[in-house]
Amino acid sequence: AMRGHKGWEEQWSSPEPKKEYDVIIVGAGGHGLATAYYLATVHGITNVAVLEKGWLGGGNTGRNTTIIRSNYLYDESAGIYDHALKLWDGLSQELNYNVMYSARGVMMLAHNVHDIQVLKRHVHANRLNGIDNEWLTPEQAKEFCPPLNISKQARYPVVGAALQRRGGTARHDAVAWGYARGASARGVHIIQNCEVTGVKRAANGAVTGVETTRGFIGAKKVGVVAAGHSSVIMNMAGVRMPLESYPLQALVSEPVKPVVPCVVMSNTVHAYISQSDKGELVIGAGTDQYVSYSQTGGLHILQHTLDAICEMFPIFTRMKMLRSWGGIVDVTPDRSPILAKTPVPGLYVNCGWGTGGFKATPGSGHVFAHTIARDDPHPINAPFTIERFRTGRLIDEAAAAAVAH
Ligand SMILES: Cc1cc2nc3c(=O)[nH]c(=O)nc-3n(C[C@H](O)[C@H](O)[C@H](O)COP(=O)(O)OP(=O)(O)OC[C@H]3O[C@@H](n4cnc5c(N)ncnc54)[C@H](O)[C@@H]3O)c2cc1C
Ligand SMILES: CSCC(=O)[O-]
Repeated sequence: AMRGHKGWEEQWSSPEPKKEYDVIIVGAGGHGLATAYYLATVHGITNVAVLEKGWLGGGNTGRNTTIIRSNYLYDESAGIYDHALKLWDGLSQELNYNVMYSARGVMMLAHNVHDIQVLKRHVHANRLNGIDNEWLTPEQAKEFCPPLNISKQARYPVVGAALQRRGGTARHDAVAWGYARGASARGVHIIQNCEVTGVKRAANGAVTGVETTRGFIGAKKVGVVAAGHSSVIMNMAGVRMPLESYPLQALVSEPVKPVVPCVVMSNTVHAYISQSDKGELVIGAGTDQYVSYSQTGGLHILQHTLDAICEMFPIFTRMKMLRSWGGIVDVTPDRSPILAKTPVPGLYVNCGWGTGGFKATPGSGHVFAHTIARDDPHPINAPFTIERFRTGRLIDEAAAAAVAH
């Protein structure tokens, strides 16, 4: 490392675990690291350990297609996703780390009358919640994104679009690194290569700590933020979660000159696309249709997705794909997250973000830290309980997911 410049290994500490902490966060993804950061900066709780079985940011946080938006349908969703979107705006300054947030616009395409009705409902609901979203004709959509094919001869012609201009992208790795550095600088221990293998409870049922591959670590408060493995860990505490874990794939092309100015998403043809600052086309798909903890997926999904991309953008039919990968997304029955206390005293859970939790990272960490610190949910995450799946008070955002899952 250059003299005085901190090398990667010095950007955050890698201490041996202590015997006990005030709070343990399971999972060093964006949500877990953001939670630890806000525990330290907002609530002054720094005797915290973030336990990560692999390397920080190596889960879905490092595998997603970085789309950021808040154009969901219900008031509760508007609350959490727009809270996050407002935090994205100043996050680079907050962390003193360039997270490369780019409000380049997220455009969702309509291909039939059903899509028009669903997307226009979102536009009206968003505006009632003070969230920007506007309806475009096919011609206006093409003006905003010139390579878009609006031919009426297309198999699924574009008949309109909903545009959220504040939506966009960010550099996912930088978000994890920025939060990790900020938390570590305030005394938080980030302990990688430390898999949680059990959750210990006292005779009165309260959590007392976790068993790990590096021994028992005590804590009276444990927050589980493990995405696709959240149900596995909650099972260790005797809590059965309404989650299913699916592979979700993405792929990138060879880098080319700037050509896609925004994010374009199509729920009907199951594809979405943006272009990274390096010039790669970043392409996403719907989930594979079987539950799995593998971080890969079926080739047929990618084939179908590329068919759709080539229909929407014929100029890309000869692009070469560089690589594809997958993550494990934890999906709830109503496609909304669970950010809540649990029936186990001292145990909290933040999961169920499915295919769309990267965009919520700052907002999720902020309110989950509040929930752990105060042992009471923040008003923004209060509706996102586990109990809603028993009471039926669902927050059904399946249509807003913009991918088939
Ligand atoms: C291909 C793909 C594309 C996506 N695209 C988008 C998008 O464009 N926009 C968007 O908003 N969302 C997107 N998502 C979803 C988004 O990535 C996730 O919802 C979000 O990143 C979840 O963040 P997290 O911090 O909860 O999870 P993660 O980053 O997965 O962190 C969880 C961590 O827990 C660790 N862990 C698991 N079990 C244990 C254990 N027993 N002990 C210790 N640690 C453990 C894991 O190793 C992991 O590092 C996408 C996801 C995928 C897979
Ligand atoms: C993986 S789809 C990303 C989103 O929901 O904005």
